Amino acid sequence: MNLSLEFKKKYKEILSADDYERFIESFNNTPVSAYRINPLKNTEVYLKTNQDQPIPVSAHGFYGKISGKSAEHVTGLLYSQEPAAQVVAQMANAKGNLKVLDLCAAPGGKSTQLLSDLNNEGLLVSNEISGKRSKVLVENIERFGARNVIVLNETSERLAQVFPEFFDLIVIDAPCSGEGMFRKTPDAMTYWTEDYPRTCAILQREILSQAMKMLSETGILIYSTCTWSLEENEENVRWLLQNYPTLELVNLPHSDGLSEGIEMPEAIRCWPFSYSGEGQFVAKVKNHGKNENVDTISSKPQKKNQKVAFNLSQEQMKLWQDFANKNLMFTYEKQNLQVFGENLYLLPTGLPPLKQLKIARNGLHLGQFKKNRFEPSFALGLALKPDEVKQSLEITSAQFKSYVSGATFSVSTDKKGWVQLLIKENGLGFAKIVDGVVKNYFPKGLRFHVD
Ligand SMILES: C[S@@+](CC[C@H](N)C(=O)[O-])C[C@H]1O[C@@H](n2cnc3c(N)ncnc32)[C@H](O)[C@@H]1O
Repeated sequence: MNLSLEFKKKYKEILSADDYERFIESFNNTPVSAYRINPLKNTEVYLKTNQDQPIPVSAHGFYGKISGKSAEHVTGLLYSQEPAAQVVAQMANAKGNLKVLDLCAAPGGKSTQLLSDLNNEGLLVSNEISGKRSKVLVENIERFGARNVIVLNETSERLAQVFPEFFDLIVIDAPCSGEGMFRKTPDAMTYWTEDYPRTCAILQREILSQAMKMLSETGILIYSTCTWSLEENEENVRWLLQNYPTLELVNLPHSDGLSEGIEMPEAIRCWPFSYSGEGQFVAKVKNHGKNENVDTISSKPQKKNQKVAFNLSQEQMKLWQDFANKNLMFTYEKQNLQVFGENLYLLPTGLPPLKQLKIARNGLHLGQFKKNRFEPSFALGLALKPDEVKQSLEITSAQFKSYVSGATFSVSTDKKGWVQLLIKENGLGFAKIVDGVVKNYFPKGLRFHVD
């Protein structure tokens, strides 16, 4: 791999002679592939035959490659993510009824991992500034099947207006110079210059300042990058601690090849010569009180305990209830239902009104009101477990291949109407059976051919 002289010089100064040599050599090795299994889905069938090695520092991680066309990927059972990236959300330890913000979230690696740990409790606000990338984020979150997440497409400044001191946990997986991705995505090298890390560090400090406005008085903030530069990592963390004296650096574990930060033993560095993965930096800070350096938010702060108003018409409520009674084993709390246009969503609890914000996914999409009927969404059929629906149908691999390409297929069953399709006991959306034919409801934009 052709690394620039400036890049090599930089790391020759930082690393010991031995480590430097191993560092440069590591660029000739193949990038390490890995994935995580989604504990919100049925994992039993997969784990029975899985031979892949677990990643010691990641609760749901395994080494190995998965195909984007596999049933496991399409049903959201597996998420492809290299091993160093899995360290970030693992260190967040997101358990219980927390309000969590993933500020730079697309394509969704950290958000989906946070959702695994939240286990459908609490709230995740998953935000991505780029409109295009936020669409991919929505797809990945939808596949994951969690119910306690909304996706926003916003700047951190605008978020800070709506969520002052709101979050118990904020993850900032910051845009960075991407040095840790050189091996996996060599294109990242083409826009690297000696000054690039410094430029990125300025943007990262702006993002951190906005995040600090949203961190609760006892909140935790995880700061990570996929680069090795000091400017973007330890120097930024030191700047944060100096400017916000109520923050305290938390000691992170350093087992299984995870290294300490440079003159910052509490932080984690993933070096490819020591940890089996790409590059990553992670630091964790805890807040202890009100920070005077958090600027006053210019617009009116949200009133506490403001609730989103219930907005379904009587007719819509009836259509949804009819569908739920006929097809589901339960129904959702009325106050969490929200209608936008013709679409019905299940909003997570505990959110302030989001009127000013660009919403990419307003909670779990339940379906659409059509003339005198309710049609369930693909997302709902992905999210539900088989024991939550009245009718399901396990399909074969051959039927899976034909269904994802948009085809219909015949089945010998006396089931009719809406059924949740299952492959290896995980949902592949709802489909309608009419006269023994499974009609195709796989979204047009997601269809593909499997050889
Ligand atoms: C390292 S990537 C995030 C990867 C993601 N956390 C994951 O695990 O899949 C950084 C993200 O920050 C976003 N970003 C770029 N500029 C930003 C800004 N000024 N404020 C917030 N996010 C920004 C990028 O669009 C990108 O999606």
